Amino acid sequence: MNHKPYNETIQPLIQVNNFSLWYENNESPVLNNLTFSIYSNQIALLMGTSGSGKSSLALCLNGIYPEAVEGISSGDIYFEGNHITNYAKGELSQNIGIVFQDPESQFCMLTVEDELAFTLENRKVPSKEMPDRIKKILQLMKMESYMKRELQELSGGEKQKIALAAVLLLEPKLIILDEPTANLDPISSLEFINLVHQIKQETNTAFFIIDHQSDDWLPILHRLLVLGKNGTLMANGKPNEIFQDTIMEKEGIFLPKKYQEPYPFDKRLIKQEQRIIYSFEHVSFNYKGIGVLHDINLELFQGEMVAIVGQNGAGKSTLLQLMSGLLIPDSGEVTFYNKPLGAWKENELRSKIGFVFQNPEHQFITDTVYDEISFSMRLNGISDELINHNVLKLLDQFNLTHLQHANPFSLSGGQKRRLSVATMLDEEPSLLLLDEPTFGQDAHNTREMLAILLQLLESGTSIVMITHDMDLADFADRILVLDQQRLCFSGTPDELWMQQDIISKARLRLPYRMEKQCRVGEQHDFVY
Ligand SMILES: Nc1ncnc2c1ncn2[C@@H]1O[C@H](COP(=O)(O)OP(=O)(O)OP(=O)(O)O)[C@@H](O)[C@H]1O
Ligand SMILES: Nc1ncnc2c1ncn2[C@@H]1O[C@H](COP(=O)(O)OP(=O)(O)OP(=O)(O)O)[C@@H](O)[C@H]1O
Repeated sequence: MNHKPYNETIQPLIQVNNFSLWYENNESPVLNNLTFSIYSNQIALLMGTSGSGKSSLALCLNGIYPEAVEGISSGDIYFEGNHITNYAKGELSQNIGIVFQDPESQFCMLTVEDELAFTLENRKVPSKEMPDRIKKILQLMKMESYMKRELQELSGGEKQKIALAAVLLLEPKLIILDEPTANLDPISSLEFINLVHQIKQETNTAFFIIDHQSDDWLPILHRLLVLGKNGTLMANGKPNEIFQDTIMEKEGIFLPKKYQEPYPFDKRLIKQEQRIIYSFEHVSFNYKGIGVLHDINLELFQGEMVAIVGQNGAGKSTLLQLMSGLLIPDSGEVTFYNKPLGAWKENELRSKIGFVFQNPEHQFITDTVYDEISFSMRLNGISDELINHNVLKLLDQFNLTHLQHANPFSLSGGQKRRLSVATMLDEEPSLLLLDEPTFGQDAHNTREMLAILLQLLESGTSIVMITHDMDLADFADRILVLDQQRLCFSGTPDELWMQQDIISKARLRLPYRMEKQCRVGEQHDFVY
């Protein structure tokens, strides 16, 4: 990438002046009179509670909103001194690249190679140069072997890596990344942050990042912007100064862990009497002849919380789908309450096992948040009065009351995730399977969700959750590690943190409490 040096003392790359955005039918603006600048060769991080308007702002900065939604705006956004409405659509999107919060929604082609070639075509790169460039970017993302793969068959993290590769290929002057590491395994996440740093060092590219977790960005960050709940810009300045202010904590935004421990809950005391509710015996599974899980043996106990961890593509979501009965193993036995999974009636199984998909949109079926939560209660013939009581309680617990009439698809990423969990708690399931439950949540909502999960555990529900958050995994009673198609570890968090070889092979990291111990006496905040 070789952009012309841009002199920030003369002009910022992006200038936002008194900008507000309203969604149709909403009296108050979602973005409220924002004024700030983005400079070339700088990395800026935007934080804010779930629903504060971060993704909306990202989509306004490159001119997609308000046109693409039913909304109106006031105020101005300038790119290199020209009003963004003066640019042709294609011209702006070549200068300002964006990776959406849900990368899946921005793919245009069927395969990885075609998607990346499409980006290069937009940049008018001669076709004979394309194979080399595609190969190089895939090497950089450690995805060389994925060239011919179909996008819809990739795992969540693999899709995110391809979307990130595409925006890097575009070589725009500003790259906007909406929660770019949310689906990446801990080491891929660090590697990507290093790559952003390297690109910034070698080119003049500006980065505008949205993330609920700031820890790993801190060493390379120039500026922090914070959106308040009312859509105003609460802070804009040096990260370390803003983090020392109390505004972040009051708003319920995650502080870096060195300012605040990640989860303020004590570890649970594991109950002694343990009844096995679920078992896998010699289970194997393949997609189109390619093995994903091989000879998996495991048991789940009543009331226990299990975390599944492992690198992107290790088979975690596949394992969860096998547990829920959505996928059928090629071989082996799956037993739930001593009965083969296949012998359960579908409706009985669905009322006993709650399953929260990795992508919450995959499970929405109604037009309002309220109907989404009440849907299966209605199927089960529960009285209207009881349904209303239960729905209002769940809306309140998941901080969604003000959105009960909203369309589930119009929610923010974090709100969608909370709704997807709430819909599974309409009746207390015996087993709750969660694919990355805290993904996209702010501090306040993460703690609330964890408190709800703890209550469920106390009442006997077993919980299995996939997570890339090692602090959350540390909180579980037991951790399962998947690697190379096999279950390579099952034990307590403390047992896992002693196994350096497994941690590095499965591309995991230590949780903060352990990293902190390792760092005693070190000068730097973080060691890559
Ligand atoms: N198309 C839309 N129509 C109506 N309301 C919307 C639309 N898109 C978003 N909203 C609402 O605007 C608010 C801001 O949403 P946005 O996605 O920008 O928040 P966010 O800060 O990115 O949240 P998160 O951290 O949860 O991803 C939310 O309350 C959301 O429900
Ligand atoms: N429908 C499918 N057809 C073919 N291959 C698939 C399909 N779904 C997943 N895979 C492949 O199976 C492997 C395991 O996918 P899975 O989604 O279970 O991984 P994961 O551990 O959950 O990954 P991530 O952490 O990225 O979400 C991946 O390499 C993926 O590309």
